[in-house]
Amino acid sequence: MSMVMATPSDLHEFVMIQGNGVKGLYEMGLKTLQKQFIQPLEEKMSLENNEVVSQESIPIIDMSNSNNNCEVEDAICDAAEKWGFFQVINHGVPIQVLESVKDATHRFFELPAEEKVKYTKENSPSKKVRYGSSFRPDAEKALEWKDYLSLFYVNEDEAQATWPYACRDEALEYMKKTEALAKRLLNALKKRLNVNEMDEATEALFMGSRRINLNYYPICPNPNLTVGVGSHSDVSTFTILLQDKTGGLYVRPEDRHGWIHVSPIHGALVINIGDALQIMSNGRYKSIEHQVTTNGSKNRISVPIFVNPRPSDVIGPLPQILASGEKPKYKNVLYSDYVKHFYWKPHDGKLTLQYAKIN
Ligand SMILES: O=C(O)CCC(=O)C(=O)O
Ligand SMILES: [Fe+2]
Repeated sequence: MSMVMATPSDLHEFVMIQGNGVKGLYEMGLKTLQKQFIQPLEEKMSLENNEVVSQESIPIIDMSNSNNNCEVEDAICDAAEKWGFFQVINHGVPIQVLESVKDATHRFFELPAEEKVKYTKENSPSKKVRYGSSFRPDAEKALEWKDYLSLFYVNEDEAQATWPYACRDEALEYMKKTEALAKRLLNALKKRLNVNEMDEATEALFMGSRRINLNYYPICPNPNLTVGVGSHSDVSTFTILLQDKTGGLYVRPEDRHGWIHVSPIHGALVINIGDALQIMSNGRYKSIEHQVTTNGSKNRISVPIFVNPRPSDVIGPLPQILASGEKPKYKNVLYSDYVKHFYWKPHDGKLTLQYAKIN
């Protein structure tokens, strides 16, 4: 086997071009990690280096309709301001929908490489459907131990026509059934943005496009040497994330010391603020650094929905906020340029935001 993977280009051929993914490496019975995956000490899990794992937990918000909606909204705003990362329970998305999309994720990644390879950058019938491994394989110092399928949602018909059959209906259903939750979150968050009326144009600016990713993190032979996803903040307005029970997602709110584990809660969804909302809120709500560790004994999946502005939107601090005379901390940027900037470099904490910062 070491013969097969003798050089970086062999590895690239096997993982990316043939579509075996990192999962394919694991299935070959790899006993030690190839050096391409070994993160430099300063990058790799600062968890082990200088920073502690905190015993704290991110807020858990019960969104039951029986609870006072005003209190729920305040709890959402507080969590978004103070933490940027929280979990919601009784959120209205049926558990069956969550279970189905998790099953569908396994089903997709368990397809033979010949099937998955149809969706790589080189082969995919649509730019909006992409199967791959790592994040920026050609630019990273070290590869990430993760396979993904990324689905940009345009409309139902296009999704029906282009998304892989193995997960199409379930991913679409999950996306549809989280829409009301996304609106409810936005309606709560608007309270502290001086946005009184959520008209169609304003709503589209916050959530005019969506992307769903199916993430697969195979068992890793040397989990301490690499990462599933390197530290980054999302470029979304906010992200709705479903994770399985494995664990491994860590977050680091800015004013806190150390990384906090996002403990899996059955039936819960994880919500995190992204860069677009940090920019539009002029820093009131902050996107938060997070990373995913690898696991030596279990596969892990997660299914984030990135709730985004449309690529063609210009985003900047909202006029409603600046009306009070507050100085803008960010420039207006074309959202697609912002996203391009994110993908142009490897994961690097919150550095993408520098692109929009006024110095
Ligand atoms: O797998 C996870 O829990 C998080 C993944 C993530 O951060 C991302 O896809 O942006
Ligand atoms: Fe993320």
